[in-house]
Amino acid sequence: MSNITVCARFRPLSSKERKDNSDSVCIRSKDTETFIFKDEKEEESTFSFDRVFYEESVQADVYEFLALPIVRDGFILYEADAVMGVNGTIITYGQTGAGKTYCMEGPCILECDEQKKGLLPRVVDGLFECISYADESTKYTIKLSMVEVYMEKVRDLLDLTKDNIQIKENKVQEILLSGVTEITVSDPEEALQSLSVRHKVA
Ligand SMILES: Nc1ncnc2c1ncn2[C@@H]1O[C@H](COP(=O)(O)OP(=O)(O)OP(=O)(O)O)[C@@H](O)[C@H]1O
Repeated sequence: MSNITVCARFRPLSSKERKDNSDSVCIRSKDTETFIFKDEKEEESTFSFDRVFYEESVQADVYEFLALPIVRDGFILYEADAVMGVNGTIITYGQTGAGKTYCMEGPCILECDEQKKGLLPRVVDGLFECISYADESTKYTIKLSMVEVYMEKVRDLLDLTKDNIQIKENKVQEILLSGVTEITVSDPEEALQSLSVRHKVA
């Protein structure tokens, strides 16, 4: 099985798009992995992904398929219960207004509608839930950093004076952001509070 999962998600038309009649839906579902796209010349092309989330899909579907395996892989236990954390990355890609922020955050990060909350708050809850099941003798530290990559430059969103963070690799081939701010968080609320601060500084 591949280490990379690629999905497509379609959002519903907005009320403005519906009202203006300016946009029409040009895809048709074939199944949960394949859709058919009809271009302006009415020619059809078929596209397949690991999973296609159609407009009726909900945030929990996306989390369970895409993010939950990554959260769990971070907590794989092996001999002597040492944690063999596997690094994970989730990337959203798409044109402006496609729904990237909605998928990642939902309508907001703090005190969000339970059904609409996005990947970020769900991953945070998932991580702390995994920890709560762990052996009591195991101690965890969770640290949070937040950066923006823009025009080839990495900027620390938790300390805007650090506007050119260097990406480095250490001897054990871990990728590091040199000097990036790390906040230690002890529960989901604290983590989400810190993540939402980014909106005030960015
Ligand atoms: N799956 C969805 N269900 C309902 N509404 C959605 C969905 N996806 C996106 N939207 C809505 O569509 C609008 C645009 O989405 P969003 O802001 O997430 O786009 P974006 O890709 O982050 O855009 P930009 O690149 O401009 O920041 C928002 O009003 C959002 O609430």
